[in-house]
Amino acid sequence: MRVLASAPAKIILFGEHSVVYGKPAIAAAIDLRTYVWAEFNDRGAIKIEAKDIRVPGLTVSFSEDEIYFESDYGKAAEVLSYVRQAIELVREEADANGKGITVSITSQIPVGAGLGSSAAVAVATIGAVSKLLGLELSNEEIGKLGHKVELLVQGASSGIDPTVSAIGGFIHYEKGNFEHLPFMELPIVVGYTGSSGSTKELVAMVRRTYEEMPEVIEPVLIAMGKIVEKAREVITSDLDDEIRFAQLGRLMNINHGLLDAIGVSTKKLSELVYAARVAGAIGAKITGAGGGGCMYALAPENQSEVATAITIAGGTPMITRISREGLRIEEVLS
Ligand SMILES: Nc1ncnc2c1ncn2[C@@H]1O[C@H](COP(=O)(O)OP(=O)(O)OP(=O)(O)O)[C@@H](O)[C@H]1O
Ligand SMILES: C[C@@](O)(CCO)CC(=O)[O-]
Ligand SMILES: [Mg+2]
Repeated sequence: MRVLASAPAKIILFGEHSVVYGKPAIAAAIDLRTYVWAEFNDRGAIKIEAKDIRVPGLTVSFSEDEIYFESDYGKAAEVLSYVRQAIELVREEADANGKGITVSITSQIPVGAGLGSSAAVAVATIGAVSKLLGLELSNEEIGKLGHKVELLVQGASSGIDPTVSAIGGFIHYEKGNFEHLPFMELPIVVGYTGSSGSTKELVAMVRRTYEEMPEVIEPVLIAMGKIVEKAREVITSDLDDEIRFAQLGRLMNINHGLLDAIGVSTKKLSELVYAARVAGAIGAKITGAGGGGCMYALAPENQSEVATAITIAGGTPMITRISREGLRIEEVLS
């Protein structure tokens, strides 16, 4: 038996980082996906084929007619830890410890770019392996297991990324609970800096600053939570789109300033944010953990001008759509 599952990327519209401290956040699944095939092997081992992952520490030696590869095994194992933990957790859940499982991954989601590649790979792996082992899990339960995987690998995670990847759509999330917001097409442009940031390291960096000076950082986190509540009010209001977008844009700009204040922006991210605003975006901010990765801009009237401005500033623009669907079982072959 072989099973193919897929799970989407996400953008965080408001509230990254503060959500780790129990404040609310708003996120949406987007139409880039990670695909995972799962099947049994008879070696009793976990085998992972990750075709899109570059392993650090690879040495290649060329001699007369041979090529030798050496890799840093520690780092390779670490890079694949989301997938490994996902498989181990499902095997445990199904009482199938020691069962040989091979997974093969292909992904459309840039890695370490703030678009939830870690959550998508964990959720798609849990989806495929649980189906293979005959476990009946709802997408919501799979999102919760995805949260466990992120906690095990990162040490800290709010759970918003695996939740939105598993259930899809547009959500408001707070302390493990989510609520779907009314579906709306968002006229946004995502701008990718081309560099990556590690969520585990960025979350740990914010934690260190918080512990050093809680009296300074706590009010910033509270303000981020207030931005989310205001944004939810605006999104669910019956105001005209023009007024709604103008208010959301202002809230995005404030949220970006606060993310910069806690140290998760980079020169390049802020350059893309300002380039988008100068080109007419009504709001622009980092999305995801930062430290590289992506920003997004709200541009109801001029998406293509904003995309061009992001390119000129050295970024890669992506025009994405919200994905209503989260985790999907694509194929089951007997
Ligand atoms: N296609 C993939 N195959 C295997 N592992 C992957 C894949 N995509 C992502 N990962 C794992 O996820 C890690 C990146 O996760 P990280 O949380 O740091 O960034 P992100 O999820 O892309 O962004 P964010 O968490 O800010 O949304 C990679 O180092 C790797 O361990
Ligand atoms: C930085 C963070 O808030 C979002 C990463 O997409 C981490 C988390 O919520 O687990
Ligand atoms: Mg992640």
